[in-house]
Amino acid sequence: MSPRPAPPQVDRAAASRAAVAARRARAAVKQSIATRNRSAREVAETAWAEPDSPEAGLRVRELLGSIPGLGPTRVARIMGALGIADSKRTGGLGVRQRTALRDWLTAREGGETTSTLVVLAGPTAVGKGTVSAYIREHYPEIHLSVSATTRAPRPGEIDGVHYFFVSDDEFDRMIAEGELLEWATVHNSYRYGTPRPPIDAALTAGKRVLLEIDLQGARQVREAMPEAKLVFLLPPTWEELVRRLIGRGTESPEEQARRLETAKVELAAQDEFDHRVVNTDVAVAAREVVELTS
Ligand SMILES: Nc1ncnc2c1ncn2[C@@H]1O[C@H](COP(=O)(O)OP(=O)(O)OP(=O)(O)O)[C@@H](O)[C@H]1O
Ligand SMILES: Nc1nc2c(ncn2[C@@H]2O[C@H](COP(=O)(O)O)[C@@H](O)[C@H]2O)c(=O)[nH]1
Repeated sequence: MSPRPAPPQVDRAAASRAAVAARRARAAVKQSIATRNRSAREVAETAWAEPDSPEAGLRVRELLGSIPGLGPTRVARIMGALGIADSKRTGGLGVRQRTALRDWLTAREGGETTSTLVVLAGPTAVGKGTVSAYIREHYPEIHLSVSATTRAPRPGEIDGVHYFFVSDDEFDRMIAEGELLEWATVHNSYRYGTPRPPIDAALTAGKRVLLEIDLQGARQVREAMPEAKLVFLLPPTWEELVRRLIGRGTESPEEQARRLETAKVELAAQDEFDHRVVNTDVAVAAREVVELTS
């Protein structure tokens, strides 16, 4: 039997010095992005051209996190939308991920990512649904979020257009798997929530996004995405709100009374919002909301 070859000698001290040097080099790259000496796209291009460079060893989350104005939450959201796992290094991205990241960085450099998230909330029967429907029809450039709900469809409502109508089990699954940006039980009856992936994808693509949700949901979005603009829709008068609720005729007198009590509490929260729009005329209110998405 021939003797086994001797295992290669590991020079631990040299390996440790190399690791420290590589870490310092990566920190210098991050610093150069933070101080705007180099753009993140230039750094990424170097990473792809030179696989042994410090740029290639930089994690994508570090690359994006070095861009002024991008915090960890937004970085995680962008990476999710680009389909890049949290641990990925820039040099280790596949062709499709490189293309997605390059396009995103290029768009950002060109100032194309002026995406905005606007949340429209307000008391029952103020006209949130009516104003949103008007925006869906007249402003196709606005990405209107389609919520998931456990309530049954009303006549004329289409699954995937007005809501995703889901079972209680499916809604539980969406919560458990972190698929909802926010969710709430509305009017003490059914659950409603905003699916997160379409919002991330639309914002990453630089679109203007509108959510029409209740006050509890608006507060959760403010926590999760402080950059969102919160818009409160107001009735011209309290009497008109009552008229709209009763005129709609979709709730029993007991339910109407309960909603009006909640409406008083919701109206008292209007100062938490960044903007207020009075819904006297649907087309005018819709235009004002759309202008706030720019
Ligand atoms: N500007 C307006 N002028 C007159 N009526 C309006 C106006 N906007 C909405 N309405 C009417 O008010 C009623 C309530 O509107 P809508 O259902 O859109 O309210 P909502 O805020 O979505 O209510 P909820 O939160 O209870 O679902 C409807 O009958 C609608 O046609
Ligand atoms: N928190 C959330 N609230 C939502 C969402 N989608 C809709 N809503 C609100 O529910 C009520 C009732 O709506 P209806 O269509 O059943 O009349 C209304 O106030 C909506 O604003 C959501 O995703 N999250």
